[in-house]
Amino acid sequence: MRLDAQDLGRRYGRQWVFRNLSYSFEPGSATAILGPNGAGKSTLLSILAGQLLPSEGTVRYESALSGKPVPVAEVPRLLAYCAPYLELPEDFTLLELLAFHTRLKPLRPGVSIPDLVDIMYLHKARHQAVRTFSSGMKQRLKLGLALYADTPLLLLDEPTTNLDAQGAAWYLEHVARVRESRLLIVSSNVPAEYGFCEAQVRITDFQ
Ligand SMILES: Nc1ncnc2c1ncn2[C@@H]1O[C@H](COP(=O)(O)OP(=O)(O)OP(=O)(O)O)[C@@H](O)[C@H]1O
Repeated sequence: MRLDAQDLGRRYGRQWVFRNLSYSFEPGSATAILGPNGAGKSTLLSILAGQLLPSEGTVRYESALSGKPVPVAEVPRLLAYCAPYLELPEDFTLLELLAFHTRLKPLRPGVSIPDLVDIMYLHKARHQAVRTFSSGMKQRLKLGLALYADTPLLLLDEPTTNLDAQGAAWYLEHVARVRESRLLIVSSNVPAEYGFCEAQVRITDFQ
């Protein structure tokens, strides 16, 4: 997947969050979106995900395989997105949620639901309702679902939110395992969670 942002701007009321943001996200690349609290990182990620309309400018998606444009209606199927404001259906047990979710968004080839439970080290909680999970367990679940989804586009908003040191190391290990040949965008202001990204976009350059 290639993603091309052209002259993007977003405002709420009269207040512009950013303007004139143009950037090409190349297939297989990892890019960090950087900026302090309130700079507009989540707003930009939501626009790139096709979930929020820009106030001006365009986002174009292109298949890396065929070189053909991808209609925005196709993007949800090709996208894995992990963000603090995206909620899980918490009344499900872990195994129920994984069965439901993977029907809509299959896992990478060779990874089964039991494999993913082990990867997320949530085996003991497999019959537990997700609403009873700790915040770190929920974050490992959200990340596990995104990292191990079989999608060419992976967007991670503040990925180590609520993770302890072991969880943060787990995130780095698994993002390294799954990022090959995907377009990865990480929004962050924590250097440890985007250190592997070879490119950076500073939102404050567009304000
Ligand atoms: N729905 C909304 N209505 C009005 N203003 C909004 C809305 N969503 C975001 N904003 C404003 O847009 C600006 C950017 O918010 P955003 O959440 O994108 O920043 P961020 O860089 O992700 O912040 P953080 O690091 O704190 O998560 C903020 O000033 C915020 O108040």
